[in-house]
Amino acid sequence: MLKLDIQKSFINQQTGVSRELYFKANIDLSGVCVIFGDSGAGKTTLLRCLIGLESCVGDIQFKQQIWQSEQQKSIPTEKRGIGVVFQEPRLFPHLNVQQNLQLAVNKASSHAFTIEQLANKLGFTELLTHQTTQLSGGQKQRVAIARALLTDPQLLVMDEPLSSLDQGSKQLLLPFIKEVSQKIPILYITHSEQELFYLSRNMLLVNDGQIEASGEPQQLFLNSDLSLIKFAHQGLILSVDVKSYDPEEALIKACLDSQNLYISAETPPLVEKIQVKINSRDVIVALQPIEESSLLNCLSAKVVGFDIDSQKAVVLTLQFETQSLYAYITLRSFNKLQLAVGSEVFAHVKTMSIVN
Ligand SMILES: Nc1ncnc2c1ncn2[C@@H]1O[C@H](COP(=O)(O)OP(=O)(O)OP(=O)(O)O)[C@@H](O)[C@H]1O
Repeated sequence: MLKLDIQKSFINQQTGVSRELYFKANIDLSGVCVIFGDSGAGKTTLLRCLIGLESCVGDIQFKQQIWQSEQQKSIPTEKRGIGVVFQEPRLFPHLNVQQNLQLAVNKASSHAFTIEQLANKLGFTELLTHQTTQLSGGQKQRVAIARALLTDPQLLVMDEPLSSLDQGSKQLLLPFIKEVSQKIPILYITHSEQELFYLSRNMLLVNDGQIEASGEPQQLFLNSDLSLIKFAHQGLILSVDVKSYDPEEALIKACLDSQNLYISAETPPLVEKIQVKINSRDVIVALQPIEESSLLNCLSAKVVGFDIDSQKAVVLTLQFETQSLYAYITLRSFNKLQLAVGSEVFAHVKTMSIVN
């Protein structure tokens, strides 16, 4: 468990206006805990305070270790046993890859990984003798992740580590990060919903300099009392079970709760449970199944809530057995169909994208 109760204030030098941030949470340290929130919400400040790179007032306790308290002087960053990966890799430009990594090995008292193991796993063995200035952004970030792990951390902290990387690097690194999280707890900042849902069952929602909520991402995305709702209303990620794959038609047949769902995919899925994102605007709502159309997916659902937005559009919350979906329709359609909480409808899904 990571317990924190800290305050940080910044004074804007130009305007003299102060900005107060206050973070209080008990964070479960199993797997990945994703820190999610709008730009400027305070995510990086929270991590920097935890690491000890930013001074703050209050208490921080990691497992049985007091990192900072009112009574006790703050433990310096290097004594906290934290591996850190930032958005930019921050490698030493005058050293080659092997030498950069060796510095981390020299600092660690024990070694859960070797340079060779990580280089092999992250696919940069042939780059060990290269200067870091010759590497691409994705290659540098793989080295930076290996470097953080070679310090033998008890906690890994990652601040948007994949945000500037190409899709190929993300596909290599995401499963690796998930695998690492089974051994080392990870705090992970991201703006990407895909990364959030792929990596974690546990998220901290940071809003306006505070921790607004914590818990299971799907639950938080459905909570209309949270600031996240503006974002969530654009679409939700659902978990589905893969039943089969038809290479002729490039279609996955999957199950959403007990209903069939067809998903276009060029290659067969590698896992039995996948997550798909369904944008609210790609859902067509009808009182009866639409026959003889190109729509492949027709799901029976119940309206369990609705919000009318400032543009006079309606976001319906549609409930299946255990999961929910948002559908964005016009107020005219809402009135025409005489929808209300409790209405039984058919949700026709035009397109969806696979998250993992
Ligand atoms: N050194 C600083 N001096 C003054 N204000 C700061 C400083 N660092 C951060 N802030 C302010 O603290 C608030 C939180 O910033 P922070 O970088 O933690 O947000 P964030 O959620 O990480 O944003 P982003 O997702 O854009 O990186 C912002 O209002 C920011 O302007």
